[in-house]
Amino acid sequence: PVVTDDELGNLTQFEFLALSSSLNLADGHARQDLTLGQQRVVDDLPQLWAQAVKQPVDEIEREAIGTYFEVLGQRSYPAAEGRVLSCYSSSVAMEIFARSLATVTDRIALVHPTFDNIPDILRGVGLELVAVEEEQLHGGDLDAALLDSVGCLFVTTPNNPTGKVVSRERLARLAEQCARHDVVLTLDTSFRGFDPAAHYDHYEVLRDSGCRWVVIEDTGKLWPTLELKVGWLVSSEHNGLPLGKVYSDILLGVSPLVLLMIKRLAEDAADGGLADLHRFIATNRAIVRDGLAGVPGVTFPDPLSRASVERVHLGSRSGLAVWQELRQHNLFALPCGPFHWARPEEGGNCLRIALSRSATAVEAATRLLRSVLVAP
Ligand SMILES: N=C(N)NC[C@@H](O)CC(=O)C(=O)O
Repeated sequence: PVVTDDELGNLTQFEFLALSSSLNLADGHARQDLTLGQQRVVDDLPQLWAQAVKQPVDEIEREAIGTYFEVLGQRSYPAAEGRVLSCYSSSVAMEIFARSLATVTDRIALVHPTFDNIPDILRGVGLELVAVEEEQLHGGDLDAALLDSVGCLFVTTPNNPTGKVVSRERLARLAEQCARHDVVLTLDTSFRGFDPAAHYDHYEVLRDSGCRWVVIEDTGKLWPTLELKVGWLVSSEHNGLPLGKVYSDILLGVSPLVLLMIKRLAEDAADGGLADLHRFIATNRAIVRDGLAGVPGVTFPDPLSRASVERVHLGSRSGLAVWQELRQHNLFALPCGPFHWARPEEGGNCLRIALSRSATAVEAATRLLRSVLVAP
């Protein structure tokens, strides 16, 4: 799945190209060094393995879910049987959701821009997409005619790549509108861990709204676990979607070892690790912003973002052309065109820089990017 120079690939194909490079600042996966607390979890993997062999998997799953959801403020998550389905990744969870949704509707409203594997997965099951601009989503009530024309409203929050978070009040209002129009409200909360503004109890708001809802949670972006992760597919009761059936078509369950590792990492996060991570990302964001200060035309469109990625607006320069130049130096960022899945040209002058990398990698990448941007 390599992107040839003249063929625009999807974002993940751009990310594939970066996977083995020394300066990979393309994907939003965590690739920084383990902290001391995280290293202790890795050192304990042999014991976790022995525990995973002995302890009943439903117990392990319940404990991992409880610890992870609590540390991110989601106290009212549904603990009843079948309401939280553990998947190999959030994209697997999304595929199960999409296949389920396509059995009951053929149209879905989706936030624009957002990471392009979401529209790609939704189109892949035959759904027609209606773009809801981020400004619209955060601005006020959605148009009743729009909500009457779709079976679902899909929102990424915090959004990727903007970091924009749906507030508690906004979520309550969106959920109320979805309840009134009998539209499923679906949230992709993959970046939730990075932004305390996304730690209010979403499940309490969703439960109290009376709407049908689905949430996709992702442990994969928080900690540098070499792709060992879980995507959780969470849903309201009586949501009318065959999630359990489609889940059983795709998998039986995830590794109890991975669940135990996630539980231990979530405990470390609760014990100061999450605050440390926030400081680490903020430091890397400052390295990028300070390192590019004063470069003509360069701005940062998401001043309030806390996500582990940073969008850089390049003025009149083409993001793809700068991406190509950086690639000559074995540095990989992400061109933002494909995030604008309905109108790619709108993202044509932006690059996205991953921040879940070592500070030295972010410094080196920023220096290189600056030299490319100021070169005559
Ligand atoms: N299934 C896919 N395509 N995974 C890539 C995705 O995790 C990367 C991502 O979300 C980001 O770079 O922001």
